[in-house]
Order: sequence, then structure tokens, then C-alpha cells
Amino acid sequence: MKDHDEETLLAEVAALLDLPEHVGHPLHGALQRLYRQHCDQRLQVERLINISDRYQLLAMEARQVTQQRYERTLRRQRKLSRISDGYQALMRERNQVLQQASTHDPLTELPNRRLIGERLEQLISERRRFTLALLDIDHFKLINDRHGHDIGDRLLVAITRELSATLRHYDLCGRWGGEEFLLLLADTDLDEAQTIVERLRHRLAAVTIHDNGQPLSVTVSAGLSQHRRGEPHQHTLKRADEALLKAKRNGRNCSLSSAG
Ligand SMILES: Nc1nc2c(ncn2[C@@H]2O[C@H](COP(=O)(O)OP(=O)(O)OP(=O)(O)O)[C@@H](O)[C@H]2O)c(=O)[nH]1
Repeated sequence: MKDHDEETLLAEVAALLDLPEHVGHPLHGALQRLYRQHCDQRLQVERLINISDRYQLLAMEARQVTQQRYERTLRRQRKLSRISDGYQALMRERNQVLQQASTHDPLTELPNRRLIGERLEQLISERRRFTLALLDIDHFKLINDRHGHDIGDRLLVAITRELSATLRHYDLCGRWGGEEFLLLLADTDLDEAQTIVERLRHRLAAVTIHDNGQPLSVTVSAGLSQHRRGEPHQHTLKRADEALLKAKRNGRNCSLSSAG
């Protein structure tokens, strides 16, 4: 029965029960109680429906609040993880820069003494054969004095490029000092190394840069030493240095080897 029909029926019953001529009727009392009971039950049902509606509304609101909180947390977590990713990438980049700075020379980007030392130790621990060559530019001070430090730097970079282009990929060329380079020729004996260094020396002499149109080139002197089994690499280096000194004393623009 529709609410509206029920309302009409109840109004009709109430009106009939109120009629004075029905008051004394034997069914009047029972019908009146039935009518009131029905009205009470109807009220209760309405209250229950009301409570249930409110409960559903609350539940829906709670669901929405939970959902919004969840989405907010998710957004925050995504943001945090983006920040963390960015931070980690930055740290990786910084580490690479630090690693490069601590193992390479900034001007020529060649390995520095530290990296060369590590590589030497590695070769010795692997019991590999190797020969060292120290290459030193002749009269480099004159270049700086006559043309300035910047031109000197450009020449150092040009020499570095030629060295890197000429050496084999498994050789290592590092910057040992100001105008001094160290070649680490792995699996190479003294004779082979001499051939390599002589070839390099001629190529380096052909490297030319220009200062205001004036061509500039240099020569290099070299000292070589082959590592002796069991010898600390510092001794091999010392022997190469002594050979280099002799080459300088010999008139420069030449290479000499430390006696096997
Ligand atoms: N432009 C430039 N010059 C440098 C650098 N490092 C060292 N030098 C210079 O290299 C020169 C080395 O001079 P010396 O040790 O007297 O040697 P040299 O003039 O080459 O003479 P010999 O080695 O005896 O042939 C100095 O003038 C240093 O200032 C650098 O990074 N850039």
C-alpha cells in the first residue's frame, strides 16, 4: 500500500473512531487500541528508516573521507618517491663527478697519479708484464714564458689528444706531472715499448697549434723501464725517471731505456 493511501485510510479510521455514535460500540475499544498500536509501529518503522538513512549517509561520508585520505597519502608518497629518485640521481651524478675529479686531471681529463698507481698495483697483482714510459715535453717553460699559460694549456691538450689517439685501447696514458705524461704499456716488453714510444715521439713532434697565426710545436724526451718480477712499481718508476733524466742530458728529443 502506498504511503498516501495508508495516510487516507488512517485518517478515515481516526475520524470514524471519533464519531460519538461509535463510541459505545463493542468493537470501538479494540479498534482504537489496534489503531494506536499501528500508529506506534508506523512511527517506529519511520524512526528506524530515519536511523538507517543517516547511518548510510555517515558510512558514505566515511568512505569518501577514507578515499580522499588514501588519495592524498598516495599523492604524497608519489611526490616523496619522485623527490627521492631525483635526489638519488643527483647523488649518483655527484659521485661520478667526485670519482672523475679524484682520479683524473681536470685540464687533459687523463688519469692522474692516483689512478695510475691503482692500475700499476692491479697489473702487479695479476702478475702481468708491463713497461713504463715517462714522456716529458722539452723546454715547455719557454712556451709558457713566450706565449702565456693559456697557450701552454692548449698545447698540453693537443699533445694529450695525439697520445690518446695513437695508443692501443689497453694502454694507459696518465698525466704524471705538469708537462710529464706516463704511459703504462701492459703485456709489452722493453723492445716493443721502444718502438711504440719512438713512433709516438715523432707524431707528437708533428702536433701543431697556432698562436696568432704563429705555428707552435714541441718535442718530447722519454725514459722507459720494464717492470721486473717482484719489483715494487715505485722502483720501476724511479728507473724510468732516471732514463728520462739521461735523455734530457743527452740533448732531449730522444728516448732512453733503463737497463733491463
Ligand atoms: N701551461 C701550463 N704549464 C704548466 C702546467 N704544469 C706545469 N707547467 C709548466 O711547465 C714548465 C716546466 O718547466 P721545467 O720543469 O723547467 O721544464 P722545461 O722547461 O720543460 O724544460 P725541460 O723539461 O728540462 O726540457 C713550467 O713552466 C711549468 O709552469 C700546466 O698545467 N699548464
